[in-house]
Amino acid sequence: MTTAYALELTGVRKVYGSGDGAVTALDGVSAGVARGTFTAVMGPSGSGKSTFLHCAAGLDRPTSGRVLLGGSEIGRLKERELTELRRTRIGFVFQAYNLLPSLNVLQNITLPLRLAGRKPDPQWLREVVDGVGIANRLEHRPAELSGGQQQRVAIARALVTRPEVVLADEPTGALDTRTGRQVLDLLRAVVEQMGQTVLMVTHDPVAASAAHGVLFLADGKLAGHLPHPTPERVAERMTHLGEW
Ligand SMILES: Nc1ncnc2c1ncn2[C@@H]1O[C@H](COP(=O)(O)OP(=O)(O)OP(=O)(O)O)[C@@H](O)[C@H]1O
Repeated sequence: MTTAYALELTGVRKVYGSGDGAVTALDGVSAGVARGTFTAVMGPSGSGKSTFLHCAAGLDRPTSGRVLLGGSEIGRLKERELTELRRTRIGFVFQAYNLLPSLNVLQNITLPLRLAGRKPDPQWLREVVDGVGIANRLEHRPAELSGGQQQRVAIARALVTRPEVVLADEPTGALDTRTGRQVLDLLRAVVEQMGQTVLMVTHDPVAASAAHGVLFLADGKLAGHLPHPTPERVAERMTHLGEW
C-alpha cells in the first residue's frame, strides 16, 4: 500500500508503570511524516521526544494508538517481525555513531544487509557511499576517522537498505558546530537528492532549522508544527513551551 506518509502516528499514548507511579510519556499524539521530507522533533526535556522516536521505531509499544510505517501498522507485529522491520525498513543514526570498531567502513555500511541476509545493490551502494562523501575511506576502521566522518558512515549505514524512514537521535550532539552543519546539510541532501525521509530529534534550534518542518512536543502532547523553520523562530517557540 502506498501512502503520502512514510510514518504516521495516530492517537499514540504511552504510559510507563502503573498506579501512583504511572508516567504518561505520550498523551494522544497524532502526527504524520510525509515521504521525502526532513522533519525535526523538539520539545523541553521530558516532553516525550525519545518516547516518540522509540514508538516510531517499534522499540516501544504504544499503550494505545497506532503507528503506521509505509502504510503498515507495526503495533501488531511479533517481536521477530519487528526486528526484521527495524533492520530493513528503518535506518538509525545516533549521537554516538554506534559503529563497530572491528569492522572497516564498508563492512559497517553493509552490516544491516548482511544481518538481513541480503546482498547490496551495487548501484545504490555506490550512490550512498558517494553521497555521504566517504568513498576514499572504505578500508579504514572507525577509529581512524574524525567524528564527522564517522557520522557520515553511520548515515550511509542507515541508508543502505533504502529504508522507509531514517530516524536520527541528536545526530550532531557530539560534533562541533562546523562539522555538525555539514552533517545537517548531508541529511538535507539525503532527502532532497536521494528522495529519502528523515525524522530527527534534537535540542538544538540551529539543527532543527535544517529540516523542512519542526514538530513540537510538550508534556507528551503535540504542541505545534513550524514549517520553514529558522533558528530564531524555533528558539522563540521553545521559549513559549517552557524550560528547555
Ligand atoms: N522507561 C521509562 N520508565 C518510566 N518513565 C519513563 C521511561 N522512559 C521515559 N519515561 C518518562 O517519560 C517522560 C518522557 O520521556 P522522554 O525520554 O520521552 O522525554 P524527552 O523529551 O526525550 O526528554 P530529554 O530531552 O530529556 O531526553 C519523562 O517524564 C520520562 O521520565
